[in-house]
Amino acid sequence: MNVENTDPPSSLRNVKHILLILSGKGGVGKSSVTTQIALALAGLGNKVGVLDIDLTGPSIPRMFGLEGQSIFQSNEGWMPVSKYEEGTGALKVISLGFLLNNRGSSVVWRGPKKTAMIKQFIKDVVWGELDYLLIDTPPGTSDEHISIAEELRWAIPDGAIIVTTPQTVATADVRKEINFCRKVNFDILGIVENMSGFVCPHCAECTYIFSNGGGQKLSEEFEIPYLGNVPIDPTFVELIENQKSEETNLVALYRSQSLFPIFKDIISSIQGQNVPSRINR
Ligand SMILES: Nc1ncnc2c1ncn2[C@@H]1O[C@H](COP(=O)(O)OP(=O)(O)OP(=O)(O)O)[C@@H](O)[C@H]1O
Ligand code: SF4
Repeated sequence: MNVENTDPPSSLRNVKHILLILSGKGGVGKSSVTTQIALALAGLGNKVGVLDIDLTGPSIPRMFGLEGQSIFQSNEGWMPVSKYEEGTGALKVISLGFLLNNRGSSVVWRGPKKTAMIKQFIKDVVWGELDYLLIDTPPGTSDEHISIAEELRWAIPDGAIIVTTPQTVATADVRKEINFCRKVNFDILGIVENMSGFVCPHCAECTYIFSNGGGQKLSEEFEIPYLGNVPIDPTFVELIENQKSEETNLVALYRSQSLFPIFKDIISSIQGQNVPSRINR
């Protein structure tokens, strides 16, 4: 008889919270939002892991200034790339980008190979103790999403954060993403509207280039919490472009920037939902 194993993977045994970051469409800033939630959480003293399962376009190593680094295999499993930042919580990162030899290269894999890779990322990474594991997913509802839903079935994540932009709020893609979460039993922690207005660097006036309020309306329509809106802020792009991986304390720099208070509020809204630690569930 084939008895199904219902234990969560041992690699996630000491991970208190698992959050998935999803978006219906590409380019809405899902990886940027993942990075900023991670930096803000680390800046608040949490131990944070980031798992990038965007296998065809892994951008997470670049966002943390970790391009060119590699993950290595110990007897226990894959060791994530660790970014120790003095005076802050720890940051550990896993991405297929660390396994590709050439910067900027990507893979063209069929479903079964992607599934096998995601299985390894969930089962074989030595995360150790983490307060939060953030999982950055590809856009849409692809093979990677189906695989992660399957792999996390018994790991019981806290839920998903859906990232949208004011223009994509009205599209079918966001609705598809919400329906996907409901089908695979991922709780939805809320919606973040990214690139919602541009804050003038001279006068701090916010101009809503693409309309606003769509994310809020969507959250009301689907009865999903609204976590907040993030303006277009060139300082975040500069931070990513100008960091030198060895010397820059990215978390400390991020803490001094205008987006930090916005992400602190987003984190408060998530924590306000009081999802118990997985370790006590
Ligand atoms: N709030 C923001 N302010 C300024 N630039 C932003 C903001 N959010 C995202 N960007 C920029 O937009 C571009 C796309 O962002 P990102 O790579 O995070 O999107 P994505 O949804 O993860 O894309 P993909 O579909 O490739 O997974 C990046 O160059 C990023 O720096
Ligand atoms: S006041 Fe208006 S025009 Fe002047 S810098 Fe600010 S947004 Fe731009």
